[in-house]
Amino acid sequence: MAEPVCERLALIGVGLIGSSIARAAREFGAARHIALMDSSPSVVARARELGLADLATEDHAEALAGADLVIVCTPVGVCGEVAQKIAPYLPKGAVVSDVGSVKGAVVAQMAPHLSERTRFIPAHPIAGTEFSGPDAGFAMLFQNRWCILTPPDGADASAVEKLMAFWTRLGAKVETMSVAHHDAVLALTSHLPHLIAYNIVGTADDFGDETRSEVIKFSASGFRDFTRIAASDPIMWRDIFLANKDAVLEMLGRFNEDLSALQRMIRRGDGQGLFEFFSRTREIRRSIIEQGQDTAAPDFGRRSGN
Ligand SMILES: NC(=O)c1ccc[n+]([C@@H]2O[C@H](COP(=O)([O-])OP(=O)(O)OC[C@H]3O[C@@H](n4cnc5c(N)ncnc54)[C@H](O)[C@@H]3O)[C@@H](O)[C@H]2O)c1
Ligand SMILES: O=C(O)C(=O)C[C@]1(C(=O)O)C=C[C@@H](O)C=C1
Repeated sequence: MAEPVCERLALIGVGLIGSSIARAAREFGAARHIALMDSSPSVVARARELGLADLATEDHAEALAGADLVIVCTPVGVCGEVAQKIAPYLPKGAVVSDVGSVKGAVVAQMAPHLSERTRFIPAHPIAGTEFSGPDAGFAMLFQNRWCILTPPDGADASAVEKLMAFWTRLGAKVETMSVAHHDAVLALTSHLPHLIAYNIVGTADDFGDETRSEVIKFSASGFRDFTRIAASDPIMWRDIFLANKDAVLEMLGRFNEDLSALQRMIRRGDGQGLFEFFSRTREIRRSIIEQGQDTAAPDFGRRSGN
């Protein structure tokens, strides 16, 4: 196997993403030593039981000792607090990164705590599931999925290269972009779809017991896909919507306009308009599949490497 990309990897937060990184780093030999830190004693105990890493601890200093790559994998809302806590223990020259689904707010929260001694390169793997916690992770999660890096202006090139090499080793395709562009794109491709799913499932739930039982009974349809997304972690998604408020509200405004246009076509019996609209959206689905981006199969690689 090729040489590890880093000597000592430290992961802060051992949920779906942190534990998947640990599993993948081990599976693909990306780190010589892996240390995990989580603030929850039960998560640390579970990480030990699962044998996810060389070390699992609640102690920042212990996890960060000698680390040359540190990745914060906690919910977005606590990233600033975590940066403040880890700062005193970060070895000089360490590359610090994160996996947060929002970049602007995370950078604003974390950067002030991270001194010149460390090199902060934010990142976001576009891969996940509706499950959380250390049991939910799997080594193949990042295979053929994008990981977006948002290096600040003047970022140390060797730090960016190291992080790129790390994610590439885990199976991801890496691209860089600005923080603002990331947050606008993800507001549309990830955050808005989650909001729509939460809303439609909530609407069905508001109808009461009879409809709820019919929903369960007949949900082998499009609605079922919404319920999967609407089962995503409430803390994670609360934090995402609060952190990417402006971009989400902008996309929601456009979405509402388009929805009103569809509503008008239905009311007016504009079959041609509806047909043209749906034909255009069908093309988007086709091009996603042509680019090999469709990973809809629910158990895609999940077991392998666990
Ligand atoms: N789940 C996804 O689909 C997905 C995909 C890409 C990126 N992300 C991002 O990854 C991050 C983690 O998401 P996840 O799905 O792994 O969440 P998760 O809920 O599975 O895990 C989060 C872990 O962080 C720990 N934690 C919370 N506060 C902490 C603190 N102050 N110090 C140390 N540990 C702390 C929790 O105990 C938990 O074990 C989030 O920022 C999310 O936006 C998630
Ligand atoms: O597949 C899913 O369940 C996801 O929600 C993954 C998903 C996404 O929206 O694509 C969710 C949030 C992340 O920041 C990245 C990936």
